[in-house]
Amino acid sequence: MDLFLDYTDKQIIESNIRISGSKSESNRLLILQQFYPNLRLENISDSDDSVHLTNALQSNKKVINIGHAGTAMRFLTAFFAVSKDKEVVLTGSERMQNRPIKILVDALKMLGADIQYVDKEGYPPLKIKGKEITNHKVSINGNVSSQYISALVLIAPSLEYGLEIELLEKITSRPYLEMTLNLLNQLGIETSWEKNIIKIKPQKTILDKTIIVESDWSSASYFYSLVALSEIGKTLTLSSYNKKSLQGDSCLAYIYQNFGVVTQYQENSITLTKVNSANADLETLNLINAPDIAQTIAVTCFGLGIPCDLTGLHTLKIKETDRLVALLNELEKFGANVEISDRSLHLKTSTAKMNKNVIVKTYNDHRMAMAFAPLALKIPFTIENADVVTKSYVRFWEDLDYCFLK
Ligand SMILES: O=C(O)C1=C[C@@H](OP(=O)(O)O)[C@@H](O)[C@H](O)C1
Ligand SMILES: C=C(OP(=O)(O)O)C(=O)O
Repeated sequence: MDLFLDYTDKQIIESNIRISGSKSESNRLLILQQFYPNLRLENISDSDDSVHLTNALQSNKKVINIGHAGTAMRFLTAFFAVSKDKEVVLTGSERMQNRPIKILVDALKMLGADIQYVDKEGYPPLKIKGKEITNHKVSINGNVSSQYISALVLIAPSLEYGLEIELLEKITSRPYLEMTLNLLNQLGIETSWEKNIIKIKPQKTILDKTIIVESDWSSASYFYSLVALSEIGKTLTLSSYNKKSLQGDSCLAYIYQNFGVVTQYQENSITLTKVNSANADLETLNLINAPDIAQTIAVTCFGLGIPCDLTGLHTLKIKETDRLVALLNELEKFGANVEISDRSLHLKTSTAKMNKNVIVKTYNDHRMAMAFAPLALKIPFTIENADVVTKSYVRFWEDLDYCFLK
């Protein structure tokens, strides 16, 4: 479905948007629930990725396809490796078959797991024969994807002797790893992280526990952008969010102050208000801890006509698409002046008018569609394959429309 967007003669009205639960928290908790069935979950994500994971966990099929869902691929690789008497081929979309997984597979093999590559060495599909794992020490490179480490952490308390993980290199996307450890702690599982060593104690059962998943902060980013591109005084409320979040992308509240947006925290919601114009002298933003909001920020800056220098982006090349190249291609269509390296994006100010009749390609990447959408406040354009958004945010287009409804 291609979608023509034009909000140039519209204004956002004060509305309250309820966003579904965090995809990252949900996918961790769904795995943990397999080990601890008395864990109850509320506000779980209804994203395609979480549905893929739920279906995979309930499946008796020999071949399990998790589509584009990166965390599902990584977490299930570890989960099936310790699922005794189970043998599966775990695969995904064509893109997933080109997203590297060797670092995780090597670590699991170091622990004694039985995993083979079906086609290309280092990439899904994987043939996994579940078995009991008793080794309890492993080292892993942390600078390619934190998801590999989270995958090990999630199975760790189910292992007889727990797990000691030595982290090599600089950790990328660190808040996601902290989130994983924090969720274990909420279940009463003991963990420690000192210098480059993570330790997780074994634990067979937990006390009855209900966790209410906070709504997804990466999804909130598109509304931050919408408010940033609106007139002063415009406001939107999003729920359910907390000031103390497990999600690293909650740094949006801080970052978007640069774009004139202030965040007020209520008990269960946040209100975003455009209070002043953007800071045109934005310093370099290092997004190594929050890679998923890079696209949103780049498009916001372009819409505001301010330059930006985004760094710490080396993981963007192995996400749903090469997001750096995708951003360059699509921003340039509007007339932006963009430079990328393999880890950064530099947007130069352009006072030139934005080009009309652009068709934004989405490259099977939900965040390309959602990051560009708020730009329709400035210029009409078309988004190709707009339904890609369901990977993380099923109701995105309805919720966006709702912001303009009278
Ligand atoms: O653990 C998680 O839930 C995630 C970790 C991040 O990936 P990397 O660690 O690969 O950067 C992030 O980009 C992804 O959307 C979700
Ligand atoms: C990178 C993402 O997801 P994943 O790696 O889980 O596919 C994302 O949602 O932006």
